[in-house]
Amino acid sequence: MSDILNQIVAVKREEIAAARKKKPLEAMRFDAESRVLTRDFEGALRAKIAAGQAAVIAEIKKASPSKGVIREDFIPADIAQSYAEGNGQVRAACLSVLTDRQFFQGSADYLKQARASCDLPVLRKDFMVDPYQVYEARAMGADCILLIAGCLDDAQMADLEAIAMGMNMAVLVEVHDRDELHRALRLKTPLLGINNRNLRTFDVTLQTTLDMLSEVPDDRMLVTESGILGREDVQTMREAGVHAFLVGEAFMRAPEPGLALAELFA
Ligand SMILES: O=P(O)(O)OC[C@@H](O)[C@@H](O)c1c[nH]c2ccccc12
Repeated sequence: MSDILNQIVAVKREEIAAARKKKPLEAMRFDAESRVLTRDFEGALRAKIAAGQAAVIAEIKKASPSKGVIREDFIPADIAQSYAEGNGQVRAACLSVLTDRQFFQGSADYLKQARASCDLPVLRKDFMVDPYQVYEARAMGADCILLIAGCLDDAQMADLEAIAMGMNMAVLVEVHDRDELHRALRLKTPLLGINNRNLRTFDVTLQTTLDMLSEVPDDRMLVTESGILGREDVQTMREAGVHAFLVGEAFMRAPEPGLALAELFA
């Protein structure tokens, strides 16, 4: 049986074909390009780091293929507000909202609701394989897209990046091994995510970030992704010089996600 990443990508291609029948590419592109204002995703991360704080991309995720339902009481607008508020002093820099329905129980509506309820820049967390999805991301209000190197070739990555940047969106490119890292470094975007979770096996180890750290040039902003659960994880990363984090589960399991964020990054 093929692995989960391949399965997800196969479903994406079907979803895109169906979506294009409802709204053709040109119409989606028009909607995307009619939205002029993006929130500065990269700037929000840099501002936190410049202030000596961790830059946290706080995720809104109901479920995942590896964990099933993570949070029952799931109201994206409330969660977004909680993240934006933190404990007053420590709060999120940006949001990440899962929009994949089939595997993560996400939706475009969740992204819209989350973004409308606060002023944080928002990443559309999905599996991008086609320009259509980049226009769709902007049309739904996203300020940043994720490109997963593991499901894209070099030409696709460059193409999707160019479309996003053409609409003033930020691009977070995600890698899991050295080969992907070196491919990702050919892109223009400074935002480089190292996913500690292997999307094919679901194994998680923070060692993934630590092992590749020395190969990330200074002009990139490294974001460590997944598996950050405790304060010792944060400390390990910050001591290693990693100051940007993408965290989901640890917050989603807490009654008040923004307070959990403030505690984890206090
Ligand atoms: O819930 P965690 O372990 O804190 O992880 C968050 C985020 O990194 C994870 O959801 C993620 C990282 N890359 C992805 C790609 C697709 C879907 C999900 C992800």
